[in-house]
Amino acid sequence: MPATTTPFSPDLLDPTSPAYKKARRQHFKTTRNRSPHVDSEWTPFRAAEKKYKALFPPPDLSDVIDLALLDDTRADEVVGGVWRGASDAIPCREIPLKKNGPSLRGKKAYIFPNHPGLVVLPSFVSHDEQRQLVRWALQDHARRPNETNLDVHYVLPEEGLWSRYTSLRAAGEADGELVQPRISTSSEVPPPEPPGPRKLIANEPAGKGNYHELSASPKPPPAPSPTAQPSSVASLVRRLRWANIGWSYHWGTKQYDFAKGRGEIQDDLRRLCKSVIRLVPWEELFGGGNNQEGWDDGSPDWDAWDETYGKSVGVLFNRIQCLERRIEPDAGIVNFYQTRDTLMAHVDRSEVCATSPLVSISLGCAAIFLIGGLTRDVAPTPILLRSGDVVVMSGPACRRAYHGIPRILEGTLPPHLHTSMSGDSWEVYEEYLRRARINVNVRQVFPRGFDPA
Ligand SMILES: O=C(O)CCC(=O)C(=O)O
Ligand SMILES: [Fe+2]
Repeated sequence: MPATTTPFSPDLLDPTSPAYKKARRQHFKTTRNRSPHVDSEWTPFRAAEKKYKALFPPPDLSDVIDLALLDDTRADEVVGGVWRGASDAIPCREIPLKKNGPSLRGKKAYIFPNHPGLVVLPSFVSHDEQRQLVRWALQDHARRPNETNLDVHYVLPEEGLWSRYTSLRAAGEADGELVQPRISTSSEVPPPEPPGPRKLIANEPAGKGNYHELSASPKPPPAPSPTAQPSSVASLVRRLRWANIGWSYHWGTKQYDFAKGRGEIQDDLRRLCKSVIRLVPWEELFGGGNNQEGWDDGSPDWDAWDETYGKSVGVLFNRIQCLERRIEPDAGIVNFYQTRDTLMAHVDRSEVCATSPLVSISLGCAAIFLIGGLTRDVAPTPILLRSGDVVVMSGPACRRAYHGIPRILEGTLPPHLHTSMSGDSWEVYEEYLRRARINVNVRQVFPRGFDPA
């Protein structure tokens, strides 16, 4: 669990303010005995993580690309928060979306010559859809039967943790009710969980060749923590870190556990991901002279994503019924970050399909997203992601690129997620989001034509 820290004050960005001077004194006190040589051992990715994570001095974001600055309609989001990057920090190019009908007015997409396969669609998700997704993530999705990080350790309320929290809060009793820990039935004491949202272990990249071997490998259930204490519903809400989507993920081996079956992907989320894939002009990324090595079976399939991923299921089945497996987003995770949480550099390589687009939706507070290359030795590009932004990672280079979230930017909840703009029942969501970011990360596990049976 992240340590409690003093709340972030905008004055911390002003070197003449007392808050800044106090933070500087504290910083020198705590770092006095640190070896000055540590930095030389860091990989470029690690150095970037350290830079953006630092509480003091607050990082300079002038080398962070902030696409919201190119959109006048987002001025209130930028001005309201204290953090901003620069619109020209790194080379990028706007590409036209394919069907720019009335509902798409104003929506844009950007690609990055240094990161072939990466697409950012700023503010792609409307304000209403953002609110719906936040409600869905906390209330409908982060509960049984979907697994969350808390299930293994606590006997969570039947109605779902968030629903219980909102009822207790309405009655003024949010801190009153305790949730009991699960009793460990194993004689082996599991190692303590490292701090931060995600456990990172090196796993073997999945692929068609080792799919059966990885599927058959033992996936023992995780043991409840022997040190978990009875905890209030309100405190557990802040300790929610992830909720599984679709195929069940086994954290111990970092492989999917297909034996557990596949959870449903919510319809609106599936439609949203499909609409992103349908609208991106893939030839701009992969056509012409932009060929990439490393596609499954050696043959690029991006020119079929419109059909195989983007089409609505009905149309797909009518056209090519029985000819190939339905290709859809079928797995993923909802990440819940509190403002001091980070997600270390990692590659998402448990999916058998290593090239199909991964769609990632940002909600709530803004964050710094780092994306590098195939090793941590590639210096990553920092991108400022705000609520409603969608990132797509696709193709062999980008889908297996190191990436991470070193910082959630304090004080950046956009005005459209404040209660004044969203109605009374939103208050509890606003209170949560003021110190949080939610990321909905959707993937496709199986490549076209691959039959897991
Ligand atoms: O929070 C994000 O934007 C990225 C999350 C991510 O990389 C993951 O879930 O694998
Ligand atoms: Fe990831």
